[in-house]
Amino acid sequence: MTKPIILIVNGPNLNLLGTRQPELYGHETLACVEASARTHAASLGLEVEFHQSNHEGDLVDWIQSARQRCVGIIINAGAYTHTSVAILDALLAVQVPTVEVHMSHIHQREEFRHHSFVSKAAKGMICGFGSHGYILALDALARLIRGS
Ligand SMILES: O=C1C[C@@](O)(C(=O)O)C[C@@H](O)[C@@H]1O
Repeated sequence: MTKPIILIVNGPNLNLLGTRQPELYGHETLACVEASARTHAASLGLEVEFHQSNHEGDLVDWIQSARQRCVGIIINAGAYTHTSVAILDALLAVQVPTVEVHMSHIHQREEFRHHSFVSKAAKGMICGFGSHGYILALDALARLIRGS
């Protein structure tokens, strides 16, 4: 039997996890984050579709593809979080329950990182817990889905 799908979308520079500013983002690679997310999702009876791109339009396309196909979205839009009306509009259009994730604590960082367009469409936001944020987001979505 096919399991309900959670789309996990990662934005620019997250392909560099593991080597990129490890004091902020830790030493784990994106492949490790993906593997942990898949394992945890399976324990919740969910399947993960995991993507990363440095290009805004790719993120928009993946979000659009989730409509009537995925039961939830987890998104770390990277720097597009703070700039992209297109990603916000895509999330508003598909109406799929969404949890926003940031590895770092964006509210303790530069002022320009405090505003998130993604937050306007998300059920909630998890930041500051490093890669564990993806696991927390899966738990939050699993609970939301079961409740609905
Ligand atoms: O690329 C990123 C990563 C980030 O989304 C995070 O996961 O902490 C925070 C963003 O401000 C930044 O541009």
